[in-house]
Amino acid sequence: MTRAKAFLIRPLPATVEAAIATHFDVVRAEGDRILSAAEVLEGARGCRVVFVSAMQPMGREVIAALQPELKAVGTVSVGYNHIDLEACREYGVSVFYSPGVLSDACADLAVMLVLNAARRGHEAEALVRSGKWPGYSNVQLLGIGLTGRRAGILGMGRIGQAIAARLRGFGTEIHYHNRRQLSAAEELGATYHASAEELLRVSDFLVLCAPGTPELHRFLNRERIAVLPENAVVVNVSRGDTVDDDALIEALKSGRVFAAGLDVYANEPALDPRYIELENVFLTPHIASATTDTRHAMGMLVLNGILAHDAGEAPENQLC
Ligand SMILES: O=CC(=O)O
Repeated sequence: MTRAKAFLIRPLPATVEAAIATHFDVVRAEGDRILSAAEVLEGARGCRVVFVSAMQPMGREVIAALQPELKAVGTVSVGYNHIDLEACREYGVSVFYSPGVLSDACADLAVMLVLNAARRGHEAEALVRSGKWPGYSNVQLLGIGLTGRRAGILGMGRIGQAIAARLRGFGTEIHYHNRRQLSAAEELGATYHASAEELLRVSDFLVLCAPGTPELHRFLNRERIAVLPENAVVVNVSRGDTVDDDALIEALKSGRVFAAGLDVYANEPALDPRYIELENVFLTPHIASATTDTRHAMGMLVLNGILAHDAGEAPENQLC
């Protein structure tokens, strides 16, 4: 019996690729990068399943052109803003994603960004490596402590809650804004703010971790930055376009914002080159979920969702 074909746009952990290969004939894209629509069409022609990752556009034309064979898209990511769900629904293509299993890894990274930005970890390391460290000083590389300060979490989903749980351990007060107030957040001792502006006013550490949606496009603009407390730290593990880069860069240059920690960028892998020149920004290359265990769990969750659906079940990680 001929087996269905699955197209892998990006390499996945070997354990996951091996598991996929027990169920499908695997077709792999060369390299490890975002593909153009034409490249997806070429690689995925005749495939029943396409595995994608965050940031890989799967638009209407691609979904339509892969008919009638394409039946499922599996995105090894918690974000799914890169997939046209409406088109998938229309063409009867099921979509699976990987929420939950990455929350702890993403929260760890968010805390790393807060700590590095607030305590100037990257500047400190660069100084030691430069060979120019003059020795201990009472006034060198002074940062901002976490204890007693307020974290403002925008988006209190699973990742936001995991960040809150960690920051509480530092003695940081937790505030959040979310579409709705959550009892799970109250249990974490977090204070709800009905409007994002109210949250900004108390955010010594603003942590953006809401899903990337059109409503949040350029959310952190000049007007909103003006509302932040003096010496605020901004952290973004959401999507790059949640931030108005011109506004944030201006605020980082002037010192209106003390520092930023960024894992995501508007035009990845390109980023605004002005960030690279700023010392008060800690930059990571979209690695929030990048641990061996997490990436294995993400890939397996997506594969198992597809298999469960094929077996007539309704897996929780099915988007449509
Ligand atoms: O950005 C990464 C993801 O959505 O999992």
